[in-house]
Amino acid sequence: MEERSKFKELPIQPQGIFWKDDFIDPEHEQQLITIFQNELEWADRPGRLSLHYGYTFDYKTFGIDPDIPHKEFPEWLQPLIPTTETRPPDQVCLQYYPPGAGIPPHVDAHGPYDQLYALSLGGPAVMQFRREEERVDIDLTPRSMMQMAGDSRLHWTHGIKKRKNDILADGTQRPRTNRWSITYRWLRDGGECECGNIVHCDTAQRRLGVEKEKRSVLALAAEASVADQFS
Ligand SMILES: O=C(O)CCC(=O)C(=O)O
Ligand SMILES: [Fe+2]
Repeated sequence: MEERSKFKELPIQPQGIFWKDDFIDPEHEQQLITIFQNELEWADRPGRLSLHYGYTFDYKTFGIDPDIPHKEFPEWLQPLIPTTETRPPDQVCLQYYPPGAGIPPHVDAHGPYDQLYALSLGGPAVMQFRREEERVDIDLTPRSMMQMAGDSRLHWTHGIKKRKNDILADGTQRPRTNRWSITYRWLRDGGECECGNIVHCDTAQRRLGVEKEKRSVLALAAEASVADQFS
């Protein structure tokens, strides 16, 4: 059992990023990359690619797809499951980022999901957290496990820029290389998100009567500071 105390909260804004270096060792990482590159079937298209285990992530509702049956975790995934929650995750997503791929700034939906973790493998990449005008870069180093809780989960967006080089804090450019991440999501079991953030919380937006289709538009609008009109 991975102890909760092995995760350390980063002493930064946003609050709520819990971090563990060396979740696995480099040999284990190499074995996984060999499996990812040789044994898994990836779509044949450029950009970020995803494979799903457990329930399947639904890109229309940002919850789980009720029409796709639960898939058991493959053997290689089992030792990579965080054991710091009371049960295994419901949705696991393996993503491949070739150099130049990214993920747009977003908040993982509050309505369907509660806890959220991400394991980084292969090349490092910089993730940017944003809240209004604030920007905080976090280097996602290989083999690190990150839990996004608290403000980092609910009130800041996170994303990875689509670029072939990251610019580090000291100004140096670091080329991106192949990166994989595994994200773990736990469905909310009972109760709703009560954070009340009308810009980023799909539950708060639903209660306000904002139509489903307009909810992500509201988050985009916030970046342009026009969310006030909904408050
Ligand atoms: O690739 C990562 O580390 C994070 C991906 C992410 O934010 C997501 O899948 O929601
Ligand atoms: Fe995310």
